[in-house]
Amino acid sequence: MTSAPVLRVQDLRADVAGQQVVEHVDLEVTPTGVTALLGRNGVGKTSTIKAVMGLVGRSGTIELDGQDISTLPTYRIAGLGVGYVPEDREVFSALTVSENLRLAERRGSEHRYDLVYELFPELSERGQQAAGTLSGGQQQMVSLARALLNDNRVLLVDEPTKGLAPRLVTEVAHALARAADVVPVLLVEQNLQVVRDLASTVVVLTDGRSVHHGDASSFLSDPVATQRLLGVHGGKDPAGAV
Ligand SMILES: Nc1ncnc2c1ncn2[C@@H]1O[C@H](COP(=O)(O)OP(=O)(O)OP(=O)(O)O)[C@@H](O)[C@H]1O
Repeated sequence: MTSAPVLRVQDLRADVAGQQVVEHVDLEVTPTGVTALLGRNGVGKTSTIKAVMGLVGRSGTIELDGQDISTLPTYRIAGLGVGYVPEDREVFSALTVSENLRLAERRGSEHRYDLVYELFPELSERGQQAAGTLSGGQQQMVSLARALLNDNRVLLVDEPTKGLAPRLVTEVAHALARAADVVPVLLVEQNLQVVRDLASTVVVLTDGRSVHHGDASSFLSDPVATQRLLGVHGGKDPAGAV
């Protein structure tokens, strides 16, 4: 069994709105399970993910299964199997759930409707409903389902539980755990309980730089490190939120 990272990023720099918001990020996504990308608000987590997808100007090394993707346009990166679940979900409101899924089908990929409907039976029941009339949690499911539908090598998932009611947080976390059995996930997540439940490895950013990379449970059980890097006591925070 190989333990080579599926995604390897070195000395990543990225510009957003004319400012360098990612200054030096190194990270590796393990070939199985969930790698969490953590940090306080505004440290550059979303920009890091967008840089990997080629959605913002970037430099540095970005390798997918050892292949350099750092200069490829977004559609090529997606075509090579990098699935992206953006923070704001970006479902097509006027289209039905089924149409949203159909539009996500990538040519040349297997389409895993069985997996998607097993994970999210509600999406099958609501196939003919306009996506804009779904709740936030249901829209998140559509967004995740679109990425899971294709035979991706890795998923980049940005704050999937943000703004969701606790029951839906549990549901989305459960779906992510199942998804991570099929495809490795790089997860930006503020809810530390979700990170604790899902992630094997964490990468922590501060001011556009990666400053910690290591075992998730060791990091989260270190109150000094979590306080210094996230502003919370990871070990004991009752709400689990950063
Ligand atoms: N469109 C934009 N225009 C101007 N500044 C931006 C824009 N997008 C991001 N930034 C700035 O870039 C920096 C990094 O933002 P980014 O969203 O990557 O951080 P983040 O760690 O994901 O934050 P959060 O946890 O709040 O989502 C922040 O200072 C942010 O204000």
